[in-house]
Amino acid sequence: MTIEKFIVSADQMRQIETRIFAAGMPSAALMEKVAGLLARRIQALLKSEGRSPREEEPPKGRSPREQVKSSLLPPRGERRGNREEGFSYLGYESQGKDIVNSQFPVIGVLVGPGHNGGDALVVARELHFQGFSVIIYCPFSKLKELTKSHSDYARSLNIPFFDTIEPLKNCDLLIDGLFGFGLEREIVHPLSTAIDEINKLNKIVFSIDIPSGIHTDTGAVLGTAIRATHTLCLGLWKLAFFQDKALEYIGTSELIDFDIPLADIVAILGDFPAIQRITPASAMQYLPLPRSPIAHKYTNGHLLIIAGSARYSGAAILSALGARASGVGMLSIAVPISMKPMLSSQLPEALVIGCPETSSGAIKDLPLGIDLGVYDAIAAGPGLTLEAAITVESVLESDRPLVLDADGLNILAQLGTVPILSERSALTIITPHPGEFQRLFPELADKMGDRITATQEAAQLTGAVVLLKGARVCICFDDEGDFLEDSYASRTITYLNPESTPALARGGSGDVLTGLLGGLMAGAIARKSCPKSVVETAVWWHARAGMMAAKERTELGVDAFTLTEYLIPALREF
Ligand SMILES: NC(=O)C1=CN([C@@H]2O[C@H](COP(=O)(O)OP(=O)(O)OC[C@H]3O[C@@H](n4cnc5c(N)ncnc54)[C@H](OP(=O)(O)O)[C@@H]3O)[C@@H](O)[C@H]2O)[C@@H](O)CC1
Ligand SMILES: Nc1ncnc2c1ncn2[C@@H]1O[C@H](COP(=O)(O)OP(=O)(O)O)[C@@H](O)[C@H]1O
Ligand SMILES: [K+]
Repeated sequence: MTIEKFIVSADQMRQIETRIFAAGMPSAALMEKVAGLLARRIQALLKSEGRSPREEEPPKGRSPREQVKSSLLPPRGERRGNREEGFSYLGYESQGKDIVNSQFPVIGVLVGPGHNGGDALVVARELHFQGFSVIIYCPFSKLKELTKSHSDYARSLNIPFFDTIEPLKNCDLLIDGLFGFGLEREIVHPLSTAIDEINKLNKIVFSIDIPSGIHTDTGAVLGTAIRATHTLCLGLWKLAFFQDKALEYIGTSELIDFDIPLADIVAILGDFPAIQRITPASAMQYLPLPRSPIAHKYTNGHLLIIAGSARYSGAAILSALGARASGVGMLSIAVPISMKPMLSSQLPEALVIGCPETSSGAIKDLPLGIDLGVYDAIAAGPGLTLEAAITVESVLESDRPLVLDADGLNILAQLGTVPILSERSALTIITPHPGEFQRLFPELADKMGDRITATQEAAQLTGAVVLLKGARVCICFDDEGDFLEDSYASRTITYLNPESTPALARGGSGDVLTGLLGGLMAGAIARKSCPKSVVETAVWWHARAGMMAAKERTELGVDAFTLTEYLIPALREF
């Protein structure tokens, strides 16, 4: 399993760290190694922007302190970079930010009392030796022993230390090493006020391990937090990187791999960890590719979509286009009868089933005599309205594997989520956004501060696969030995999607996911492979399509219909 698959809590990271130290790795050596990697990575990022002092020597005859002093003076006209042009780190545009000196960035390093601060001090020292102008902000009098040693050495090198934030105003880049995974309590005044002021400076900020102030597990802001533009996560991904509310603080992110032995990770997380990060390799494993040379339409599955109403007619089309991209062998779509011509014209390959409709144009019931048993899977819900309750009840009562979304979920909430889902014999996948989730699980309302735990509990309560939508989709299910080996049976498995785009935050993009997931699921069932496995595939694929569309068309150019047109091109990227 690649290092990118693992996700840890603060406690698990601490346990892994303890094993490494117990095995003989000196704590100081590990910090030196980790911070060395950080310093090199930061230099590489600066170099890619042409901000490396080794390439253009700083003025001779001035000590680092003098250089810093001069950089802290009111900026001289000729030293200032071209503000109009701005510059970018990792594509992050600093335009409008206070760039004092675009040739030799002055780097402000924020140092905390623990080992996160120790890392920051080593980074500061290395950047200083590379010729960068470095200043240190450290408002703490008591430091952990190792951190104190690095602080003493940095002072001996005449790197300027400050305990007020004033000098940071003249820095081009800040490196945040105030707190890492050791932060457990709220940050209070005066530090909280200082952090708020630092955020107001609107600088480019690289955070070490995690933005200071963010809870490593829940992603909660503990009092206040540094708003990073980029976060360099150390060793293993932490849970906070998958919690929506932390994302605005994390900015872009990357993992700094410092060679944690696999045996130590496995000792703490197990060899099939209960929480896993979705990677391209893991998601693509369950794509129905390549097709068997002797495939026929029924070996690729038959999906029934039940969607749409006069009010939300597009939802049925979007779900069907999602299913089309899945390569499902046969696609049937049940819609209110008055919508049948429209669906047939949009999707000529589909079998469109006209259903009796209510006076307002919603599905009243499925046609008399319909045999749900012929479908490998059913995807129901988008655009149904609450008037389709009889239909949703009949699919819930059926023995067919089911993806339930949107109004299907709102109807389920009215019927009673937990008793109904617990009674289902077949697989159910529910795909709520946070609002629908709260309607489905009012008993978990106070748990929503930690999306991951809330989703895990919803899966445990219902036995369903629960897919909580948002910026970072969370998928949880109890494994009953059907997907994994018996030894893992009856654990709750969690998959977290690491990448997506806010371009998807618009009406209809969830309908596309419902169809895509339904189609993949029908195919998996027809081929007798486990349908739970395709859930991560669908989520990853949907997000990749959004990302590709956003890249080519900007974040504004990804309406739900356009998204469907990127599903196949997104796969070709891989
Ligand atoms: N794991 C690894 O393999 C490696 C880990 N490494 C690094 O270690 C980091 C973790 O270091 P850490 O454990 O020392 O904790 P850290 O986050 O620096 O903070 C703890 C300090 O903060 C203090 N404090 C807490 N809350 C506070 C508050 N609200 N307001 C004020 N103070 C507060 C707390 O004080 P106390 O609670 O004792 O009063 C304590 O002194 C990790 O993120 C990574 O960067 C690498 O160097 C090597 C590889
Ligand atoms: N900020 C975001 N970043 C990434 N993906 C997002 C974001 N906001 C929403 N999404 C994704 O967009 C889709 C929205 O689905 P949903 O809320 O059901 O909308 P609709 O019902 O209108 O189709 C989900 O797949 C969700 O994960
Ligand atoms: K930090």
